[in-house]
Amino acid sequence: MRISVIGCGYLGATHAACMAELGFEVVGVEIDPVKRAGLAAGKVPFFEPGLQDLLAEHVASGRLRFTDSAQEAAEFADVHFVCVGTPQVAEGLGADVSQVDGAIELLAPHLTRPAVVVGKSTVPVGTAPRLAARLAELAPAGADAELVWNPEFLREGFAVADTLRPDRLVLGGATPHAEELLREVYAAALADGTPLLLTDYATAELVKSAANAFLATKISFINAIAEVCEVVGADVVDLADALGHDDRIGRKFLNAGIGFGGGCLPKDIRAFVHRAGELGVEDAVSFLRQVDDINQRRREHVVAIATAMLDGSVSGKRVGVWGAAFKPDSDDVRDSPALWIAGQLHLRGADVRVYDPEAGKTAALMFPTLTYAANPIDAATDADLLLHLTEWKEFRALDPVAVGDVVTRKQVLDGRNLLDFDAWRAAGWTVRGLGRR
Ligand SMILES: NC(=O)c1ccc[n+]([C@@H]2O[C@H](COP(=O)([O-])OP(=O)(O)OC[C@H]3O[C@@H](n4cnc5c(N)ncnc54)[C@H](O)[C@@H]3O)[C@@H](O)[C@H]2O)c1
Ligand SMILES: O=c1ccn([C@@H]2O[C@H](COP(=O)(O)OP(=O)(O)O[C@H]3O[C@H](CO)[C@@H](O)[C@H](O)[C@H]3O)[C@@H](O)[C@H]2O)c(=O)[nH]1
Repeated sequence: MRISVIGCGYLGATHAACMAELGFEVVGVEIDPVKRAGLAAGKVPFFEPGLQDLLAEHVASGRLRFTDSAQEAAEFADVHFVCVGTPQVAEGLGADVSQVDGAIELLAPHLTRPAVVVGKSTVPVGTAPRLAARLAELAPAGADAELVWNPEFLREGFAVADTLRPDRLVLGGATPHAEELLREVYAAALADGTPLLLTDYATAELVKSAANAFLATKISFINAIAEVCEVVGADVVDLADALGHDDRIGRKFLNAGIGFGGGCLPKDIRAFVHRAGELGVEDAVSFLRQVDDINQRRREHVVAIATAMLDGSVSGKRVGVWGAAFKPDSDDVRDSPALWIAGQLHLRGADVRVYDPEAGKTAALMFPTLTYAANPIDAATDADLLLHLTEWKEFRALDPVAVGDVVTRKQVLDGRNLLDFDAWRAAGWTVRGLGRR
């Protein structure tokens, strides 16, 4: 079976390389010429553990190649995965699905042989039936083209493992023929016991929106509790551990801190609320606005605590920042709380030095006026305050005594509640967490 992947960003590049790893011949379609040239040369244009080796191996073997031509993909493949972006249109608005529409418009007229088109992008509910109708309209007479909705649940930082061994597969609107082809594509995961759920378009689209809404809600829930903990001197980490022992709740996604960011959770909950509004059921999900607000408050809260730790004014103070990516093991800074906080302190007059093991370059593109350090010690040097904002393992391995030797004032604000508070305090540091004693 031959596969095409349309849109080779975080999702598509990973999917394409993983499909090649599974033994399929794959063509990736990417319209961004710089990205495409890099991919064609075997270079992943972003940081994702394990992906670089996989991509390079399969580009070198010829099993994976890249093009800008949807026609080439249409002529080559039996299954086409649509992995293009669905960014937020603008503040307060829903998802921009023009890339998804564009992908169908470019592919469909060239489908001269039976093909299954598989939507993986995250879309507002109701998009798939519209695309299916457009596909039927544009595909030449005789071409037997079907659309399946197969939302993707991979996490950045674990993208390869999540693609090769997903915890579930959801297929919306699959005919028996499309199901058979996709069972072949996902044979390895299915043999490993991955559950396959067959449903309609709307349910498949909604599973994705609901999953991200639930994850965002869980994080904002614990962050709201963290605010209460702070007022009464309770410890949110102990509290989350205790909650997590209840199997009905679970410990995952109960890490209080500076809140969620990235290219998915923030935009997806906003798009969901917006779509619910269009459908006349906004009230049903309006709590997600509060989830979003709680999340935004975290960032502002950190700026306020940092200001208090700097005696009421950040102006002219040196602040060392560890972390810029929205999460560790990624160089993605889309809607990154770490970079937002660093940026705010800078805009208020602080001399901010940021270090991130992988996201320095992407951060500098988005926020060029910040100063970027070459390593964590460089970022901490002469600091009046140190902020731990993205929980890379490398930061937790640093010796607080050695870091203490380079700063001006030994005070640290741990936005991820993950440093060893006892060890840092024993080294003479004033340590603040978020909702932690
Ligand atoms: N990033 C993730 O971890 C992740 C996980 C699950 C789902 N998703 C969803 O997957 C989709 C893609 O997300 P992403 O983070 O990879 O976005 P991205 O912006 O990194 O990648 C999208 C890519 O599609 C390309 N593209 C756009 N139109 C095209 C066309 N007509 N032909 C070929 N290429 C085209 C763009 O140039 C870009 O490289 C979104 O809907 C997102 O919500 C993302
Ligand atoms: O307890 C927690 C867990 C996560 N986060 C933050 O939440 C954000 C998102 O983290 P995560 O969900 O791990 O990363 P993503 O790669 O954005 O993955 C989410 O978004 C993807 C795109 O839709 C989905 O495919 C995934 O299933 C979903 O987890 C990051 O800023 C994390 O720092 C917390 O603050 N506390």
